[in-house]
Amino acid sequence: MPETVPVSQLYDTILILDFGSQYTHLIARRIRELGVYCELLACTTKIADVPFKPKGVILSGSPYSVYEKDSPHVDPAVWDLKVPVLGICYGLQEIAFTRGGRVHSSDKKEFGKATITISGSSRLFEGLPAELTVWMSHGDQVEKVPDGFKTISATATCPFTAVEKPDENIYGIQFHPEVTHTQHGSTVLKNFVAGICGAAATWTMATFVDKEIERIRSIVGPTAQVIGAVSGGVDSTVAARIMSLAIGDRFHAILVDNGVMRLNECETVKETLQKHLGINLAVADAGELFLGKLKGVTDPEKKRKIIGNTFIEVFEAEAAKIEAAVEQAGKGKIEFLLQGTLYPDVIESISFKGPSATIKTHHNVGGLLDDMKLKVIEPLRELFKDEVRALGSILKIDDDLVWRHPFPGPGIAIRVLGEVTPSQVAIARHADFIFIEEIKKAGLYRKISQAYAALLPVKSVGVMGDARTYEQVIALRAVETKDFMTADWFEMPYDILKRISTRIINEVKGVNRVVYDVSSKPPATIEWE
Ligand SMILES: Nc1ncnc2c1ncn2[C@@H]1O[C@H](COP(=O)(O)OP(=O)(O)OP(=O)(O)O)[C@@H](O)[C@H]1O
Ligand SMILES: O=c1[nH]c(=O)c2[nH+]cn([C@@H]3O[C@H](COP(=O)(O)O)[C@@H](O)[C@H]3O)c2[nH]1
Ligand SMILES: NC(=O)CC[C@H](N)C(=O)O
Ligand SMILES: [Mg+2]
Repeated sequence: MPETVPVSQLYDTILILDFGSQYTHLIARRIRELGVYCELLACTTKIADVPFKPKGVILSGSPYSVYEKDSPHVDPAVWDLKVPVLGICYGLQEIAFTRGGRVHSSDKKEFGKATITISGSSRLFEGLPAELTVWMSHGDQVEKVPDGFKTISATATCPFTAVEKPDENIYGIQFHPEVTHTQHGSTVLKNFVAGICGAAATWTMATFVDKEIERIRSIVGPTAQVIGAVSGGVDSTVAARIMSLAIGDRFHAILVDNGVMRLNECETVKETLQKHLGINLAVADAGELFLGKLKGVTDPEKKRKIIGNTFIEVFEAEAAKIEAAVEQAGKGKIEFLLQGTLYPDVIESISFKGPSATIKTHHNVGGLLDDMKLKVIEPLRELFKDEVRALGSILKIDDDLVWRHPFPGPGIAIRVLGEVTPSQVAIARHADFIFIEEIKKAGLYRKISQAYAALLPVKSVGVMGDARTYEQVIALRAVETKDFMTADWFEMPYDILKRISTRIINEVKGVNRVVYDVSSKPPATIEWE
């Protein structure tokens, strides 16, 4: 395989060393928003193993205390890089500790808002007022700064909230510039990455597209073929589009119709991907197979397992068909499997796990890799979801698709509580369709992170047209969330709820009652199963 250049070598890159703070990924988000590329690596990474020359280094916060026996420490080779270093919270304490200063556990802890007073004229605080409201989260304090360092800000209880050694471009701050509660936090980061490190703000999705297409071409080479599962969700669609731009019909997309997609979804996805985006797509019509296997099953975990396993079975059968056709036509072998992995998944797997780290994931196609012996290709691996959306727009993918709410792999099967039968799926689908249509009409779709209708396996009594009814209940769920790990229920205006409920009861046969879910996550989850 030809040598390929990692993204970090194509852009000025800031290296973030993660010591296990809950906020490290936010540092990366903020820097990317400034148009500067950055990558996060675990604090235990040896500088010699970093695959690029960073323009600057940021040391993150941490649940540890620097003076404890088993605390993580930065590779001292970081100082030989001779590039600017910024320590945030634990990062500041680490700079003090490793360069001859002193850090201790203070009886004056600071959690939440604090006011810092800036002294002198540091490049880090250029253009900022002399007083700033910042967000703090620390119990330890620097009590003596190393030689050659000077203090550039303090609070009433913490004398060293910011220090610098300008001749070596080393900076440390006790507060968190990456959280939105810190006033001018982005300016502080900008002063560091653009001003002090001199990193160019060239990281835009427009520049990424061409470089990524080139990169894919060099990875895949002139003849190899690539397969990939696409769902019609934004991640797999953007990944598929970029593949097809790079290698044309040597990319083979497979959409599995599992019988539990949204109303008309397979047709729409097929139309959009095949016709409008020119993606070489095969649809595996497996609805009956899935629903057959789900017959009589009511346990949510069993349903998920059956769907996951059947998905792999169908995908592999479809891939074998494509392989046979490719062989017959004398084309190159299928060597790669496309995956829509995003940067948060990567961060999750490489970040330094402090004592408090617990993260949840969902995988749909993980089981494919072991048997298939294909190399994985992940064009979105460096991107956050909003960057994927921006990329989608640049690739001329419809707004409707770019902003589509996420849809779980097991689909409506985990939204029909209890046994999944074709008639139950039809009811849930129809109600869901009305719900989403009305949210869109009301201009609320983009404000809501995810919305759907669930069909409950209970019946209640009602009266319609003077007659008694005994029918099922639809539960409407709409949530607002940034990362889907926690979520608030959406405060849906009453008039819209009224319209939706009337339409569902009037139009969906088998439903005589609609309820709205007012549970946040935690303690509930977004899906009902
Ligand atoms: N019905 C399906 N047919 C083919 N592949 C699927 C199907 N459902 C899920 N997948 C695969 O599982 C992957 C993960 O699904 P996931 O829902 O996390 O991402 P997505 O559908 O691409 O985007 P989104 O998060 O916006 O829904 C998809 O990228 C796709 O490769
Ligand atoms: O691709 C997926 N495969 C799954 O098995 C799966 N289960 C839940 N979800 C989606 O994950 C987010 C969080 O859902 P929960 O709060 O219900 O865990 C929400 O966005 C859910 O829709 C899944 N996505
Ligand atoms: N948020 C942090 O980085 C905290 C650092 C250290 N654990 C302290 O309490 O001071
Ligand atoms: Mg999806």
